Amino acid sequence: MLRGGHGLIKSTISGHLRTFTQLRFTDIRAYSSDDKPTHNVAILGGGITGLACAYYLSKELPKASITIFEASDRIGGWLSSKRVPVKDGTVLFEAGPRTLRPSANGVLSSRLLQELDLAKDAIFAQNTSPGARNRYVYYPDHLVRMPHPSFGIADNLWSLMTEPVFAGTTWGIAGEFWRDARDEKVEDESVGDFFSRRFSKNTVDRILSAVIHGIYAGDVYQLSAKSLFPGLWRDEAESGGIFSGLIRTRADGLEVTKREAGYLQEMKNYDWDPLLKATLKGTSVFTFKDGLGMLVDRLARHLLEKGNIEFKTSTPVSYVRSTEGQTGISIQPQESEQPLTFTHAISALSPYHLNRVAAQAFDPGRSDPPPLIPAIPSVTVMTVNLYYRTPGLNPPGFGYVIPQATPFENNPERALGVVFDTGYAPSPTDLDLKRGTKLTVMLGGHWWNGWPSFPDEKEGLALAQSVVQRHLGITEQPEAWQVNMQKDCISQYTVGHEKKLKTAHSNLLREYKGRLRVAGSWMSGVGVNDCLRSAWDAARSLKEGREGTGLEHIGTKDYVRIKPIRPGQAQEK
Ligand SMILES: C=Cc1c2[nH]c(c1C)Cc1[nH]c(c(CCC(=O)O)c1C)Cc1[nH]c(c(C)c1CCC(=O)O)Cc1[nH]c(c(C)c1C=C)C2
Repeated sequence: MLRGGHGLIKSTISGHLRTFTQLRFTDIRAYSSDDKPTHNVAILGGGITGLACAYYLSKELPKASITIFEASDRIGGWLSSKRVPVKDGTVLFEAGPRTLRPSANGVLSSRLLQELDLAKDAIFAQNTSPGARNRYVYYPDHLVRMPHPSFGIADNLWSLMTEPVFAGTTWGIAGEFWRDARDEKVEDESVGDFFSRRFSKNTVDRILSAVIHGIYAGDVYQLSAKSLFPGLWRDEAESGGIFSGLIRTRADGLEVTKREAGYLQEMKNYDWDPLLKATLKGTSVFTFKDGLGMLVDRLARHLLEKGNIEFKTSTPVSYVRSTEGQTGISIQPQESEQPLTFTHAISALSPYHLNRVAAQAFDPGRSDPPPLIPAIPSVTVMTVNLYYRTPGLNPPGFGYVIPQATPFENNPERALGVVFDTGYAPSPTDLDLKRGTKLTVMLGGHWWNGWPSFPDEKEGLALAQSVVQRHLGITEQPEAWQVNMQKDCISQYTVGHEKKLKTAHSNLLREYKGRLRVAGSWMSGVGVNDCLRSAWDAARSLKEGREGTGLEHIGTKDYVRIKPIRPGQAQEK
């Protein structure tokens, strides 16, 4: 079989738009009959999820032929690292996510350190570093350091008793054990309502809403408790409350789905490099010398070296259809005369974009076809990177988040939080940090919902400077800065999210009979690690030949208990 292509990959490394000429697919590849691809898979979207889908597919099905369609001229999606010039060199700015956690779904990104030979370029922030320990909340008009065991009982108690941010929290938490469980008819509830019932409204408005800002940039009274805190949601139903659930878990072991138990077992059996394993054990988060963009870069290189993967950048797709008899998938790239046929496809697109290409497929005549995926809202975040010549302008730590309860006059810019970029990359090799102070101000999120237009670059910079002046007393002009508008970057799992995913699953199965799977940040977690996990799941279910969609696990109730290990007891294999 002959195969050729024309994709040209561009990737931003070290701030320069570099073209990998060696990545041109002008070569034509010949397969012997033994090498014939077992599967011919299209991947829609060249962000981190799409690349990870290709990576895991190529591991699970080494003979598969894979084509990645990406509408824009660059790959990597929200991951975007750039070096910008300053007087004596460059500083690294991250527009989107900047660190990865090694635990839970993060075992997958940790494995990539080994598999892509990235460990030597990684910067590991230890659990004991100020970045891991010092986390602040801005309420009502100053930074409050959140309690941590390492600060000692006296320090933590004093803070709990004197800081208004904790008002009502101690009693709210103490009373949780005695509160009634919810009515069993309630199918879902907002995170805010759930924790207001279990703890106290003050705790939600002053602390939890800040944590939720730092992850979802969302409104705590809109997001779903069932989807964001599935374990606690179930603990209330089955054990009567959160603490009762904790007690039960300590006695009987943690309850997880069979699918999760399978994942955990597989991660446990991994053949780790001993040095990397030891390093990861004490690691809170890690990143790379040239930012998370290095992960994208290395993944793309690895895929291209494999040879049976084709990148089609600058190639938007018009539709994704089942072929006659539903034995394959037909994809029509825009500006191409003929549709291309594949055995399977994995969509790493947002629900909005997938609905657009799918709508043409199953009801081409209608102007308002029913959506394949029920509408899942998202929020826009503006990130503003600032670099100051003077070092140490922020207290040591990870940064701070601003809760919904902070009075308007103390946060008129509607900031969500500020990251102290020194906190997670305190490596002496990072020259940026020896010289100055690097911060990222996060603006918008749910505060901007319904706004007809968003601030432009100039306004964004002014807002960010105003935030750091009021909250941190920084009046210096930044030597370098970058404003990044991340439109619709974080999916919002609002109340009823699980139901939407179940509808999406049955629609996908009906329309595509297991030929089209989905992956991405809108289903089982919004982080980079969660995207890797959804890609890993999609590739494995495709290999196993199941008639899947990538959403079959949603709402499953096949739980197993993982026994707690007691001192002196050997762990079961
Ligand atoms: C673009 C802004 C983002 C905000 N949240 C996320 C992004 C990409 C996604 C996200 N952030 C965190 C998690 C939890 C998992 C984890 O790795 O810890 C997720 C899914 C935690 C987090 N929040 C901030 C940082 C630096 C991190 C660590 C992970 C990362 O590098 O993104 C800071 C922060 N993020 C947002 C705000 C408003 C904020 C405030 C200080 C929104």
